[in-house]
Amino acid sequence: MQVFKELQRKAALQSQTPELPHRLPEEPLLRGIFEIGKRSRDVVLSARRLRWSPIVPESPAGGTGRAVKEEIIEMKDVFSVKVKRRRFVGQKKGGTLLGITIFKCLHKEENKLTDCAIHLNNFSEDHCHSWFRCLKEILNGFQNRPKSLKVFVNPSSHKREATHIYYEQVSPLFKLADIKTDVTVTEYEGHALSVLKECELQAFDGVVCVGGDGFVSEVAHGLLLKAQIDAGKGTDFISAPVRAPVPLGVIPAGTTNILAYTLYGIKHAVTATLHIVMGHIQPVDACTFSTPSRLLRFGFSAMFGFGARTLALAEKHRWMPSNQRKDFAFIKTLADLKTEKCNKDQWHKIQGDFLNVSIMAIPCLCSMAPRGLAPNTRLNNGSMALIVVRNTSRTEFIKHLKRYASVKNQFSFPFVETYTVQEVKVQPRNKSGLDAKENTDTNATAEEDNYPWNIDGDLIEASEVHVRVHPQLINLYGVNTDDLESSKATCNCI
Ligand SMILES: Nc1ncnc2c1ncn2[C@@H]1O[C@H](COP(=O)(O)OP(=O)(O)OP(=O)(O)O)[C@@H](O)[C@H]1O
Repeated sequence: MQVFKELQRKAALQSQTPELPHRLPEEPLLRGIFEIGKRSRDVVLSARRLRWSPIVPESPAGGTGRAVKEEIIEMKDVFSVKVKRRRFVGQKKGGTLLGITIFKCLHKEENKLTDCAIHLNNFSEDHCHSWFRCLKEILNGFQNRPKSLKVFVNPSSHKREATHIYYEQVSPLFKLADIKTDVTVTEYEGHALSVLKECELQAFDGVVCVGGDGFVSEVAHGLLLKAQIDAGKGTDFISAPVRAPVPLGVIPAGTTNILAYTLYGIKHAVTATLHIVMGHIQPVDACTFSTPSRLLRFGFSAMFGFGARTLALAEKHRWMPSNQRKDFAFIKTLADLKTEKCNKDQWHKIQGDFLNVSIMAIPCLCSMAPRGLAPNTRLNNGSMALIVVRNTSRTEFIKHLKRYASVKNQFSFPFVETYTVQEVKVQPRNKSGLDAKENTDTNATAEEDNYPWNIDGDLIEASEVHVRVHPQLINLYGVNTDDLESSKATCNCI
């Protein structure tokens, strides 16, 4: 079973083949001798592969006498090539030619990617330059790989390490891959959104954000909002949004990193960077979250009830360190567990007292839920998972929450219902027993109407919210969740 999954993943990645005009992928383009790993090798380059074998002297009786082991690098795994020279400290140009170096992406355990260098040594300028040019031409043929990126870094994320992560781990790989960057280190909440609204996106092949889920959500919203503005659409009510013009890459540096976990199967900045550099693109469903009168935002997931109350309480205690704050809010909300009275209007109406309502367009993998908060949905199946937790005892609710961390089905409880939906309206009933719509008609105060919503980790105050999924509205750098190895991560927080 494991082998089958690996083959499936490889097949998915292999669909990337460079476009070289008038060439067959296996046709040898160059053949020559290089020293690799201190031995002379016979090296052959085609658009698909670089392969080499040791040069073994013929025995006096003829023949080599032993089998020759060939080594192969798939060009789809190569992301950079450089001419290698020996230089003195401080010397910027010239230097003694040593050969060429190829930088390749290596698949490690548990979805991790790292980079590694392979040195092909040869002292001939002509030889090395013709190989360098040919390798470069092959790399330029990978259409999905970005050459220019707009980068947003949130310096206030988690332990304030996003800037360090970007400049120490991400930026050097972008430089190595000859990707130009335009970096904005944000100065306040909403900064990325206002820069995106004014940004000429056609100058870039992609947008990258370095931070946690709240920041990804701001940038994804900004990117999609800008697409609507550029398409001449109004931004108050959007029924048929246009797609984001460029893909979005997510470098995890936040307290929660559900998006990165879902796209890469791991919270690892280098893995995320290499998926961007290699141009692994994944179309993803996105949602619009609207009140009856206006668009609240674009996003991927929302929680109403327990998940939103927890976030609202955490936000009130911003002075606490982020992990402590989240644990505190989780335990306190659990201790004060209470339901929300809801209607879900039209089509199929569900009414009652709910502890939590989750609406998710993507599986939302994270360390607390290695199979996902919504394992029954896919990144781009054009539908959302609606998970409704009806009123129950605290003990039963905790049992349900604990199941997220295990391999057992977290939904097999009589008080949990799951639906596959394209559209949901959540209408909370207020204290006087009216639903949000009736309440507006009787001119009750707006505050009384409002309830906390957790939209992609961002706290939003609203009453009736209309959620609609829009299939494959945005491309994200990453892979399909089905192609990821299942994670061994578990959580012991409850
Ligand atoms: N320079 C900034 N100063 C303050 N807030 C910012 C700044 N830049 C972005 N933000 C906002 O910070 C919020 C949280 O960011 P992010 O998700 O990166 O961090 P986090 O540590 O995971 O968040 P949290 O502490 O809320 O869990 C986002 O809503 C984002 O819009």
